[in-house]
Amino acid sequence: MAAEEGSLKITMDDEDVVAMVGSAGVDDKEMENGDKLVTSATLKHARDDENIPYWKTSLCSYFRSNSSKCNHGDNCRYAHGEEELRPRPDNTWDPTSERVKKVAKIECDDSDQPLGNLGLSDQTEKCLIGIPVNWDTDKLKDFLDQHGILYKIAKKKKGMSVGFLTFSDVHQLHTALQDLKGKQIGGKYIKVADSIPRSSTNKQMPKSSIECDDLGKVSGDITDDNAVNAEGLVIKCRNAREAVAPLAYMLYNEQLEYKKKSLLHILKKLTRNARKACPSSVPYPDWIQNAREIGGLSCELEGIIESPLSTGYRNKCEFSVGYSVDGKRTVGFNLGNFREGIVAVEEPTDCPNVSNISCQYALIFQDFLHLSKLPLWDRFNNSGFWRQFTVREGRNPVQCDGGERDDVKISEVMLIIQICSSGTDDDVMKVEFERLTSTLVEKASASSPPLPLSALVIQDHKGISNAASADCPLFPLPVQKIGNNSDISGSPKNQVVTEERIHDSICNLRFCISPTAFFQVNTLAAEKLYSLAGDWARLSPDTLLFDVCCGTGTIGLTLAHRVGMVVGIEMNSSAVSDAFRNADINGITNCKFVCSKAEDVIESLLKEYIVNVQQPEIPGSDMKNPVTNGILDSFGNSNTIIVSEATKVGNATHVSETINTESSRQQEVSVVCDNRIINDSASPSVENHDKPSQDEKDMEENNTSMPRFKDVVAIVDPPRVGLHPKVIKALRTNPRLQRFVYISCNPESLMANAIELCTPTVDNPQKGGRNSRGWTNRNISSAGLARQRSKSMPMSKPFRPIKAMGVDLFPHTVHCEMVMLFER
Ligand SMILES: C[S@@+](CC[C@H](N)C(=O)[O-])C[C@H]1O[C@@H](n2cnc3c(N)ncnc32)[C@H](O)[C@@H]1O
Repeated sequence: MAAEEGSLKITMDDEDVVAMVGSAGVDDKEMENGDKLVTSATLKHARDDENIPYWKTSLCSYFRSNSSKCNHGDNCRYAHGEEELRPRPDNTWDPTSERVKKVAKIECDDSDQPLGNLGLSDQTEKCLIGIPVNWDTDKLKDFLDQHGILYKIAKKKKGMSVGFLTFSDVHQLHTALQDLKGKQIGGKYIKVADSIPRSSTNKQMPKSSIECDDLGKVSGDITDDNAVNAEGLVIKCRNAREAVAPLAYMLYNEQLEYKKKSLLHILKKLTRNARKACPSSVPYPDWIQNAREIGGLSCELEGIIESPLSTGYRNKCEFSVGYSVDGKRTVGFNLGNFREGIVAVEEPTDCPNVSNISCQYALIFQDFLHLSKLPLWDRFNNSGFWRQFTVREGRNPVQCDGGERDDVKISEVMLIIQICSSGTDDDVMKVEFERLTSTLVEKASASSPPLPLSALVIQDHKGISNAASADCPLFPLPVQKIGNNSDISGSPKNQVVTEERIHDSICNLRFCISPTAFFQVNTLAAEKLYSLAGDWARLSPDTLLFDVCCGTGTIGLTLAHRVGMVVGIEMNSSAVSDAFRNADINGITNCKFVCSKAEDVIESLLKEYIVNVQQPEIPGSDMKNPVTNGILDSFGNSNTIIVSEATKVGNATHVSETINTESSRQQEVSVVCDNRIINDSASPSVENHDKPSQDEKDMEENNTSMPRFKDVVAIVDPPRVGLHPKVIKALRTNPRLQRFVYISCNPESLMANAIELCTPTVDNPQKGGRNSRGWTNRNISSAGLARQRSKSMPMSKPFRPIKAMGVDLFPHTVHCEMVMLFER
């Protein structure tokens, strides 16, 4: 249920104490930072500000379920018996009289951040309100006065005013909120929407590791509306199914409709924000002017492509390891958010997105843990041994024999067991790993049919959060190979092997996947995604394709046969190694991969390749294969740059291979790019955007003898956070790039990036511009930040959103991929 402008939704949470102390603008990362007093963003504020008189302690989840003390002992940070509002020293607040139970959030129409958060106590009916400091509190006061709402603005500090509103009863709160509906304060329309303690929408979702699609990093912007029942009451996830498949209660068609609405909402939001970002001295671009004709959308949404498989589609499941509500060692999914004190884990029963094989392995590992003497990871004390269990599956190429596509066979499985070796004796670990290996192998082969097992990898992670970095140490354990089908390595069955990778098939190509490399979790839906992106990119043999954030090379490699050449950019070195291998395995020779953060190299690479790139190697020629020449850096430093290229210059073959480290990056990139790097100081002007810029003329003059690709296209597929501003700037200011396709697993960040890509620039940027407001960066939304950034974008022709499409890679969850074509 996305909040409609002007609509009213009141959230009541009868289960959790919610102390709203003005949480707008809290950075999630702040909470992650080794913060052992795990609470909520609101509490973070409370600790920061000595003048806030209390903090909140939630009920221990174990206690809640069992009515007895948990096994965390005295170290448990959570309350046993009653949730508490603990007083700060020297305060006048009476903690025992306050229970804040009902909350709502007030939003301003042009901001994603709440204008204020309201929390209502169940005993005194006092309400707390947090107001961003730059907002005119006097106007709010006037408004509240008019409506007979009692309040007291208590504090104005650190970007936040904290106040207390007093209602005589719940009815008065409801009436006040109704009155707020659709009203203007300070020239801004306000809206009241669902809220739970966090103002940041991406913490409102039930978070579970199954949603970790990008190297374990999770965030989401679509409110988990399944957590809100028909009366608008927030309910907690009560089982694993609700935690990882919150839309499973809907028919699949209804899920698609729900996702379509979210995407339409994003397209409208883009129009609104881009309109505000437009400098007042230039007319609105056509696409904004025409938006009214299509219901305010920035472009048409062509539809949503459904997933070929809607059950058991996930090829990767990250299971939590912890205690069930009954106190049993369990491998499954967290029932809620750790920040809210929920640590109970439940078996993956009845989770339609989880595959059978993953469930079976989770159970096998769970049985193993029941007999293990080593402790499970304790997130309260940050100690323990067993942390997480990941199952990754690979399929054989799909047999198109007319049968159902879900008949595809899983031929390879990699199990990744995350541990923390700190404080555990090496010999003890050795014995435990031997027992682990033999248990997994025996039980997998005793299953009917036997479960494939190709690779078993230990990840030794000593950090606090479960999300390990890509360079976290990995140790493959030897396993006796089992499985129905021979794998790509051709290893005979029953042979003991030590594998570090598995293989999957996509668009009839084989892909090698390292433990930490990203691979789309829904392989069959990813095929649809890639071919849509290829179609929209209008590829041809004359196309030079940039695959930005290329992972294991899937997009570029699956489209390589349709283009002249592919240049992939990816920061995870294991994924880049995989990409080289994948080109090799599939005999593809027109792809090059660069291992670096895109923001560090994109500008140089665009200029370098657009000017200099040669027609690719003709199969059968004597040119060296870029893959076999590639320097493969397994598990190397993620900042390493690997460039391997084989190009023909005139009649000569030029092969360069470079490995760069962080410290030498810029210099070495220059070496790779040689003297062909173009000085980037001059930016094309808006007036000249249809004519070749000086840059372009220089390029042409310097390179007249070189054959070039007529067409340059990018397909970008960034992580949830979206593209780095430098990447946006590079795409926008390179005049040769006239179109690109954006694939996004987080439409909110796509929307924010699109604001910068599509807003006109002016020669002499104005400070402020239309509807500017003086948000500090701390409180600003991603859209607001993008609007600000767009003001300093160098003069360049803006892109236009042409069309958008949803691709449902994640049935039963609120997530959806969004694909958008931009042109200029
Ligand atoms: C959503 S995945 C897409 C991967 C690939 N296109 C695919 O479909 O399998 C995003 C990828 O971007 C990579 N990545 C994240 N931040 C990056 C950055 N700053 N520069 C380059 N790659 C990045 C991640 O390692 C991940 O492989």
